[in-house]
Amino acid sequence: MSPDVPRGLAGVVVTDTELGDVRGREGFYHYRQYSAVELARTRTFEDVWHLMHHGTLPDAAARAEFTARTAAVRAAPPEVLAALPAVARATAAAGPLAGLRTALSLAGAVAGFAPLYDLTPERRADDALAACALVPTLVTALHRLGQGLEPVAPRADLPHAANYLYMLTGEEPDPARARAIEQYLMSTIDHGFNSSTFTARVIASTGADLAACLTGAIGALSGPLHGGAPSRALDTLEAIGTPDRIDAWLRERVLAGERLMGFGHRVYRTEDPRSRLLKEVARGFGGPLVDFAVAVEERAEAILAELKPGRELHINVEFFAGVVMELCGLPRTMFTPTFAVARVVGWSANILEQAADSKIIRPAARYVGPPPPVPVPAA
Ligand SMILES: CC(=O)SCCNC(=O)CCNC(=O)[C@H](O)C(C)(C)COP(=O)(O)OP(=O)(O)OC[C@H]1O[C@@H](n2cnc3c(N)ncnc32)[C@H](O)[C@@H]1OP(=O)(O)O
Ligand SMILES: O=C([O-])CC(=O)C(=O)O
Repeated sequence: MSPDVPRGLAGVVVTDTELGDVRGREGFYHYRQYSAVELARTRTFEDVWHLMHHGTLPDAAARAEFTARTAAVRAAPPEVLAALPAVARATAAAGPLAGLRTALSLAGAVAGFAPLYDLTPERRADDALAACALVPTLVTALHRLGQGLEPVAPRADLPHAANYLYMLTGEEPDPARARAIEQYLMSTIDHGFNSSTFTARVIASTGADLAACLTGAIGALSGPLHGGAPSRALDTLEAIGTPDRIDAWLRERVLAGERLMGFGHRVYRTEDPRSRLLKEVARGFGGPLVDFAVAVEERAEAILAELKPGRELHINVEFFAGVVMELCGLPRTMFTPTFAVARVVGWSANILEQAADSKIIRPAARYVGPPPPVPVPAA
């Protein structure tokens, strides 16, 4: 018997949202009423954060006020800072994203995040702002501790993206790199009902606290089929090695039934619009890695069309996201944590929207095991 809905809930509309959407056939996505790519080209991370959490793009006064408010809550609470070395040690093999899951959960408890069910909309929004401001501090501290370095305290005078790079390296970033990372972050804040956002909303629908929702979302993001892909896309480029090996390498993998990381998408039937933007950003830096990535992209698209006809597989955000992050000097273990730095803003906007609706998300599964009730064997 087949389920009543498509596998993987493909195309199933499960709620209304004012936050944005993805149009797969047009290769277009938007945050509220604005093209997300246009926002990423023209605005700041704080502007888009304000748009997602408060519904409007800020004017100059609102921007200054919001930026100051976010910068004021970047520091990790002392209890969390004290625990981070142990978290970094325990998650050394799994990396900073696994560390973030633990540290954010702890930070929520320390900050006293109460169940969303019990909070006013204003208190929920305060918790959301605090969590979004804190995530870059936690992931950079975890990364540095993992490298045997001391965490770098946030600077309130730097914009969100520049401060993120500053906390990672301890040096004020080159403006071109800071802008490239800011554009990457803006372009990945939200993306319809992707798996991690859906996860966050399911947890929010139970009335659990914000840290619980975000911890679940981070878990969903970590998978290689979702946010875990960009470092693997870079690994692919490295494994291919030289232009003469591109075709044979890609063909062999696809024929063996493997997935090419950074290609294919549940919704897009075109090139991912974020890929176009990030390819442009990468080309702004130029160099052999970018040329090689462009060559691999072209061949991968052609080989997927030939070997997987009718599946309409194209490049997704992760491929050039990996290239841009590599060009900006981010270590590969920080690629998915950097995605989380962006997406926490989208997750929390979704959590706030979900928390305003009191209906618990609880679907059904068709039972297909042996017909019950079978008598329980004696122990
Ligand atoms: C931020 C993000 O989350 S973007 C996505 C990041 N993930 C990746 O880049 C991982 C690689 N891509 C994939 O695994 C998939 O394309 C997903 C998970 C993104 C989307 O999956 P779905 O929409 O469920 O597509 P599904 O898995 O049904 O694939 C359809 C067909 O295309 C094939 N296919 C899908 N993606 C790829 C790929 N990257 N390489 C090779 N074949 C692929 C599948 O094997 C399947 O082939 P079949 O019909 O012969 O069985
Ligand atoms: O929309 C999706 O399914 C995955 C994706 O691209 C994202 O979360 O950014």
